[in-house]
Amino acid sequence: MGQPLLHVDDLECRYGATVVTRQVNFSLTRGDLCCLLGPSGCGKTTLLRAIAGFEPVAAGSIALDGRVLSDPTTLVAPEKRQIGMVFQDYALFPHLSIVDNVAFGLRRLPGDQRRQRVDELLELVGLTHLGKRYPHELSGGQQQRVALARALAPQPRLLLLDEPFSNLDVELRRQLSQEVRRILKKLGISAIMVTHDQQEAFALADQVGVLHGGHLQQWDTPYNLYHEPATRFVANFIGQGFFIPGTMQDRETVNTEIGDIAGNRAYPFEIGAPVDVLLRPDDIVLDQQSALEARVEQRTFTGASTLYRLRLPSQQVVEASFNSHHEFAPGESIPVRIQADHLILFERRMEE
Ligand SMILES: Nc1ncnc2c1ncn2[C@@H]1O[C@H](COP(=O)(O)OP(=O)(O)OP(=O)(O)O)[C@@H](O)[C@H]1O
Repeated sequence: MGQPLLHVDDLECRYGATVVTRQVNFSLTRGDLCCLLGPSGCGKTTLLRAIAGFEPVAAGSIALDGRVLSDPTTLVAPEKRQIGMVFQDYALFPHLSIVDNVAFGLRRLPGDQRRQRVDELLELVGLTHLGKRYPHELSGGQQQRVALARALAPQPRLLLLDEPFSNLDVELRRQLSQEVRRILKKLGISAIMVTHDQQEAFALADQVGVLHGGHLQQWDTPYNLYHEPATRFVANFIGQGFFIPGTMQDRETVNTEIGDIAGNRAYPFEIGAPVDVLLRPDDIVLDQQSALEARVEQRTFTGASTLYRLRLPSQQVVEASFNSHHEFAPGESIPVRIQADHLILFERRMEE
């Protein structure tokens, strides 16, 4: 544990003359689970397919356990990489029972060892009682568990999951992401999952890589992606938030239309420089002592909390999340204060 397993170095993938991913760099630590997250068309699947060996690389390299599997002159065949895959559509063999589906990659093992391994895997994914059924007799969630057991059977060095839960409903998706995390952690298997669903990524992954337009914008923990977004794109894509304009008063304080906000570090901007200040819904708190009044424009009850869209006196719109025991009606004015433990500032400029 703790050693790098996979190195992706300055990777570029192309379809014909079109560059789809460029200068992608990351390392996966042995035993870690990571997600590639990004909007449709950003190159996630291409990157995953390149790691699996289904796509050649135009520049850079992919190495597993120190051995180069792909570079512009090398392409180790997918079946020689010891990499397992789980696909969005489960891709089970319809004419084989669940037991035979899981046993498919174990043909070289003697019969009794094969049976024992299949039993272990079915127990691991909680499907021991369904081994004799056929794929069409299972629910989507159960089929995806079979696909996971089948991919794990040959003991891959790395598991790749391509939008594995996207055919399932939201509740099952979250539940299965956590279950898959538990199973992979128990086995110490490293995995990379591709998804465009942030909640799914956060439920499964130790590290998340956010891709945009073929560029890896940030490779970080879910906590840091939310609290310390490295780019404006990541700030917008992860969680909710609004930007308000500000001016640097000193290296740590920004002056805005709603007052001076103290940051939690020295920022790399000149005094007087125009910046945009990221305000998350949890950066705005209720404070009866505050002179800052915000008008409620809209509210969305989400259960434990309620999300309010607020208009500040400067006419800036922000969103705030308050415990749902408080209830404010649209049109009401409420006293608020900015309490940003991680104040994120970006140089003011046009959207990326
Ligand atoms: N076989 C192909 N030939 C040409 N262009 C392709 C091919 N496959 C994908 N592309 C293009 O490459 C870009 C990245 O596609 P990719 O499937 O990697 O994105 P993605 O992030 O996985 O998207 P999604 O979430 O929609 O699956 C897209 O612009 C897509 O149109």
